[in-house]
Amino acid sequence: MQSTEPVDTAPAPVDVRPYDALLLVSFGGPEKPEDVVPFLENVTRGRGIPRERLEQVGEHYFLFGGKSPINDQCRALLAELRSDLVGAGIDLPVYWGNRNWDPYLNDTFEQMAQDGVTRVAAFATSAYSSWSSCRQYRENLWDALEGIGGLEGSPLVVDKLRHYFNHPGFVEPVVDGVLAQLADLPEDERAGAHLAFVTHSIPTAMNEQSGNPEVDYDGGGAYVAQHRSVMAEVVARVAAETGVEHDHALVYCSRSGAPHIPWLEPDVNDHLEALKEQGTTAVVMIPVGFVSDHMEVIYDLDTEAMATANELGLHARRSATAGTDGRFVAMVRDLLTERAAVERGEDVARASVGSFGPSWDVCPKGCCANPRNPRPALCGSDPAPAAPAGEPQA
Ligand SMILES: CC1=C(CCC(=O)O)c2cc3nc(cc4[nH]c(cc5[nH]c(cc1n2)c(C)c5CCC(=O)O)c(CCC(=O)O)c4C)C(CCC(=O)O)=C3C
Ligand SMILES: [Fe+2]
Repeated sequence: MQSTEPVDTAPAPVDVRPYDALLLVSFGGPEKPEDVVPFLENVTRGRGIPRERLEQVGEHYFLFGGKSPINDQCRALLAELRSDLVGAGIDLPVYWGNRNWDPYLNDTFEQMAQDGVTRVAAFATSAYSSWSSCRQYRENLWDALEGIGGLEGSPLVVDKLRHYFNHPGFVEPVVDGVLAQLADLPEDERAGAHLAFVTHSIPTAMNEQSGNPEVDYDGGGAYVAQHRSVMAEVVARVAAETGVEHDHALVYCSRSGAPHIPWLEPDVNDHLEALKEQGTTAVVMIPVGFVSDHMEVIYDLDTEAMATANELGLHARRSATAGTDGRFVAMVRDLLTERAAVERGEDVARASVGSFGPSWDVCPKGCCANPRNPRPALCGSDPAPAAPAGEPQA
């Protein structure tokens, strides 16, 4: 019988060998008020964050009932990922593990081991290079694998999917979000609107160590350079739609740490003041450093920076994060099938936009090092440490 069905209702099976699982790796966040302090202790263990800052950040969570939005966002992404894979004819279990809260990566690794998973592709909810945004994830993957007695001759192999800050599936939803907020501004202020690209501040030293140490990222680090590249791409794409090349800047939120340690600046609130002084009347804040509406977005931007803008009399809007946009969900599948082909030794097209080209699959030697506290990490080219982690080296 001749079929008249559209082809996309019966997708051909897609080859994801050698993978038998996909793993969503995220930061984790508290679910209820009693979780807040232990969560903060998990995050900041050994990091020397001043007590005062921790109390402040605790208050941000309490303002939202002690519940971070991040876990529900992961659940929503998981549901979309699962149905996207099924829709594409890919029969692959999808696991979820967090670095700092339940479901902990350690427990997820136990489950994967029990289920007989042998090779898993890991997708992190963090798009850029740096110790905080990449290597720390890899260190925690190491810890989790070690926790199930893995590592040397391990039956479970973990591959972290490449950075996607410059993948069209991440950038396109950001562009649409900016266009939507520009359209929402008063018409006479639209063309003059400033685009403030906001990301998480990190210590300037962490930025300088970020990325491949063999590459000169304009004298700085990959973290800032990658953000600048995304910003340039978004500004150009917005200009192509609106005919206006908007004034723009990369600014930062969520500074932490001791006051004497330099972190990336300017802070978004100081930036808004500077905009006001230079006569700007409208601004779109673009949380380009975040893949969904994390606490940093709903507190630092929607609550604190919006209040600053209101006080200054600036018309401010905040554009959407990628979240569960269909293009972002499909990007995860694209990264998975791309890497699977690479691991099978096949040639494959790798999507990317802007100046950088597709990122590496395996982090280079010394990538995003944290010289003050070197720790073993999975999914990179650094030699495994001679002694087990934590034991003094001879
Ligand atoms: C670059 C970066 C990202 C983006 C990449 C990525 O997404 O990974 C990110 C994400 C996140 N950070 C988060 C939460 C926190 N981060 C903290 C502390 C810190 N973050 C740092 C950097 C980053 N963080 C740094 C350099 C510190 C100082 C301590 C240290 O040097 O390690 C602290 C302690 C309090 C404080 O110090 O502010 C908290 C509670 C949450 C959950 C939010 C939610 O609940 O929705 C998310 C997604
Ligand atoms: Fe953070």
